Amino acid sequence: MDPSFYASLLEDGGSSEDGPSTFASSSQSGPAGGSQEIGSDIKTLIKRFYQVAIPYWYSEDKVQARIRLALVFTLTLTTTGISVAFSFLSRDFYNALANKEPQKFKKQLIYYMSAFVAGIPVFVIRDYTRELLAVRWRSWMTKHYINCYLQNRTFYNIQAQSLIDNPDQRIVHDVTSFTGTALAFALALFNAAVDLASFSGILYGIYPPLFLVLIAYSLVGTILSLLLGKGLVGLNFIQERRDADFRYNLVRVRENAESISFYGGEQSESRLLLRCFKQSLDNLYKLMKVSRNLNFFTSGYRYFIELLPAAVVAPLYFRGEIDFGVINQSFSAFDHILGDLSIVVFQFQSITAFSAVVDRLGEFNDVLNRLHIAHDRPALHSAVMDGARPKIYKVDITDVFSGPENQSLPLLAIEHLTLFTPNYNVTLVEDLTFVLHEGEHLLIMGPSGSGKTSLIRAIAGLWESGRGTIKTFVASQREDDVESRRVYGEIEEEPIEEGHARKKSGMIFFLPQKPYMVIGSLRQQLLYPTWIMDADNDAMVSGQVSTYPSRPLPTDPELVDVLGRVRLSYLLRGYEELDSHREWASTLSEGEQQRIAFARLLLSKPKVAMMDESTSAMDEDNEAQLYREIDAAGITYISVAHRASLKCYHSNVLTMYKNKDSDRGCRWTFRCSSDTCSHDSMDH
Ligand SMILES: Nc1ncnc2c1ncn2[C@@H]1O[C@H](COP(=O)(O)OP(=O)(O)OP(=O)(O)O)[C@@H](O)[C@H]1O
Repeated sequence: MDPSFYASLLEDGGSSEDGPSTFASSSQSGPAGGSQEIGSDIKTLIKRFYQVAIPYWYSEDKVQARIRLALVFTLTLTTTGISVAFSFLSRDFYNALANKEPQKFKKQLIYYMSAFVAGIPVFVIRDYTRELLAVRWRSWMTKHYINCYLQNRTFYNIQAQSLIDNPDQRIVHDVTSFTGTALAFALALFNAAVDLASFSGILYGIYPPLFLVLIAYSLVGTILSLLLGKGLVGLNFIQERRDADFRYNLVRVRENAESISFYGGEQSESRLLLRCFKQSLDNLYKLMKVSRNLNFFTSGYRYFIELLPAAVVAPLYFRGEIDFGVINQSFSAFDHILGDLSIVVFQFQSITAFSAVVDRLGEFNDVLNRLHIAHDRPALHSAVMDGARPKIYKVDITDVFSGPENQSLPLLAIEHLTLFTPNYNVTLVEDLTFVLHEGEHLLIMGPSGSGKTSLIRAIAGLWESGRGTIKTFVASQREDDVESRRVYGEIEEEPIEEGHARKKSGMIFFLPQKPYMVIGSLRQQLLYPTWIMDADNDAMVSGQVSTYPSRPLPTDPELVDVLGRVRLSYLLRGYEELDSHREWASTLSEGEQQRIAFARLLLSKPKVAMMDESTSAMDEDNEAQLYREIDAAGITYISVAHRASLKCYHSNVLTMYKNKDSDRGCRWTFRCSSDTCSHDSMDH
């Protein structure tokens, strides 16, 4: 991702062209501080509605979707026809009553009741079919957004760069609300149009001026309600966000229950939650006020005109120009047309709530698209992607190491890497170059905040804010031919853009600073992320991070064995089986969770392991055991750590020094861990 991308997000927040948007951290405490604080203008809303709504109707489900939509529209048309038929049946029914014709009255009553029995199910089926379609649409959109959100580490970038607030609420609540309401509105509009066409003829036929007055009345009403309820769009938008923030803060308390209890932070959390709730309530009060004012108008608007048809049509009846039933029919036609023409007035609050949903989903959509475009743009790794490939590597490596040429296989090369924080505010590392060969274990040390984890992030492809090249090498065909691996130049080397390296080769396995436990059984903990649970059944299958070469699914004895090697066999004793479920994240100690991470590493057997303070919570004895195990497994590892005692497990040390006087990148040195190979050092 380049600086211009970030700047473009800062400029418009992925939102409207003219609406103010704040990407600076907001007062809200949602999962991301960014995103706009008010709703967008009408042009942006329409554009966003189109962008969010259209893809489904061109998706792989388009045939079903369109057939079902056509069915819903047909049923809607049928229900309008039934309403018109009812209006005529009702006219004849009341005429028979007024004319005291018992025979005719009985006949009309039977017709009327039969029409009810035949007609009502059509209304029910129409609603059911519409809801089914909404669920289908929702399910497609949910899958689509989840895929986009989890693709190319979009979820990570959104969080790390505070691009938008509460993406989870957008995927769950906003998608549900969008699909249901969009369909309901589309049908309401269609219904109103057909209804208007059907009943206009009737009312116009009874008394044309009444029809014209009604049109003028609805037009003025619509304009006034737009003016009175103008603020509702923005207020609904803010309400959505504040409610989501409040929910998110409650989830944070649940997730950090133990830490909060240790700190005794209940009071602080309670104040924070109540503050969040108050912000939501404050906005709700404003929203209620505007709604109340609008309601005064809407109610007056509806009832003021109620008696008009009677006042206008009654004299015609008294003069004998129309039958009694026609009065009733004119009431019904008037009511229908009023509803059709006043759809904006009567539905104004729902429309504004829907606008907020469209706006938030559209904003999410924009950010997802921009992140995907940015991902496809080569940045940090462009030299690898564009340059002539294998030939240059030997030269580079000899340049870096002026000492005796290392004959072992290179696994990772970093060339002239300058790394920034994602917002490009701070330079973390400047012009870093080193090569890691097979069997050379590297320890990265340095003061807190100097950029050690950030370097790992860059190698993992999480951060792309920088210059330089990161190369990973895969000896793809001669994995087992030890002799040929020694002969440099005969190896088939394949530099890969790192972002894809893990997916393609699985040669690098990352152990993050914070242990992560998945929800599931002990087996799932151990197999993650190389093997994952199949979505359709309970079988374990290869995950996205497949190892190179791909490894068969470990057997139960292998899982038991690996637990022994990381000294966690006692977990099985207490829980009998590998398939026992437990709240692993809150019941295992941090050191135990770190050992589970090593068990995953040993099962995956990658070529390289990158471990970020991954033994920080362990005693030295366990730490030594784990380093022995991964060394014996033939894994080349890079560790980030503070403890000097770890030097003995590594052949090289990269030390970062934070520049005191400026925000310029770290100074760094690269040495053999025994500190004897001074020729390998580079000072900046
Ligand atoms: N998403 C981010 N946006 C902006 N700055 C960030 C971000 N993540 C980290 N930083 C900053 O980058 C600097 C380097 O962070 P990093 O985590 O790499 O440090 P570290 O050397 O691993 O520290 P420690 O030893 O404490 O783990 C820190 O000053 C940190 O505040």
